[in-house]
Amino acid sequence: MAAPLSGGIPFSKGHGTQNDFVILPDTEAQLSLTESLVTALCDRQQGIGADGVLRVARTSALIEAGVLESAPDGVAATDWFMDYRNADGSIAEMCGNGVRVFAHYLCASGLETSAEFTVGSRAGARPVIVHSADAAKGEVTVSMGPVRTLGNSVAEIDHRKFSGIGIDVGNPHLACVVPELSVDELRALDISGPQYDADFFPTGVNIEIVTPLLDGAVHMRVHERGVGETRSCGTGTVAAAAAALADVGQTEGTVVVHVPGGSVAVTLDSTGSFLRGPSVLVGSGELNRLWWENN
Ligand SMILES: N[C@@H](CCC[C@H](N)C(=O)O)C(=O)O
Repeated sequence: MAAPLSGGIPFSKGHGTQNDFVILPDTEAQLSLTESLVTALCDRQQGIGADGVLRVARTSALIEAGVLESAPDGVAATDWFMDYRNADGSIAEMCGNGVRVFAHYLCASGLETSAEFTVGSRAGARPVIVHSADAAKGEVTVSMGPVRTLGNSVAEIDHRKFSGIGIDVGNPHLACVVPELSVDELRALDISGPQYDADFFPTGVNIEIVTPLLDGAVHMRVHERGVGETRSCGTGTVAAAAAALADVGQTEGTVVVHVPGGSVAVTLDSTGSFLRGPSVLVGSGELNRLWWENN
């Protein structure tokens, strides 16, 4: 039998409604996570393949390693911190599906023993409730914080103009609820190369195309900043729910958001926003240390 490779860098792979991540347990923040490494890891031919990377570390360790300047608002030095990177190596403030997978991973791996704790992100503290977490499946609610509307803007997609609401959920979104858009029409759109107003969104934007609210539910597709089209975006579902509610003159309520990779429930109330949905841990392994060093 072939001898197993050893001494590698441990990783896991997981997804939340098929928004997939390479998870790097690095509690003491010792890994040097460069842009080129993240790109290589996320590459579906040359690497593991994912929409993003979730480094699992303590906030204090990331500060000590110089990855964070200080703890973001509401985040304690002892909190777990989701150091999130997009597939193109860029850093984003928040990832809603990522927080669910991150919390599931912590519980399933035994790193966290409580079912309610706070996950730090660059957008601030994100308290979670882990409803269930076995080795493969989890169900998590994330307190997603305030939803700030930024005004109206327009995107051009598939030779059509889409009006939407700029929404800040810690990261920037343009959520476009399209009157009378059917699920089949949504499915047929080519959302690969959206144009947006770079003066309105100077740091880029995630763009959601959304069907109008019907029986408490919407369908959504998303083009993510730093990734491209993904099969789900948690922060995007919160923006989509807020825009769909605004479209019918409401600011609060629960909306089921169907995305190509599954469904989640988003609740908006006077205290903030909440995202409930599944998480899947696919497997774990070791990255070849030489491969890491060469990237
Ligand atoms: N998939 C994420 C969002 C990840 C960050 C985004 N691409 C950005 O650059 O803002 C989610 O589930 O929220």
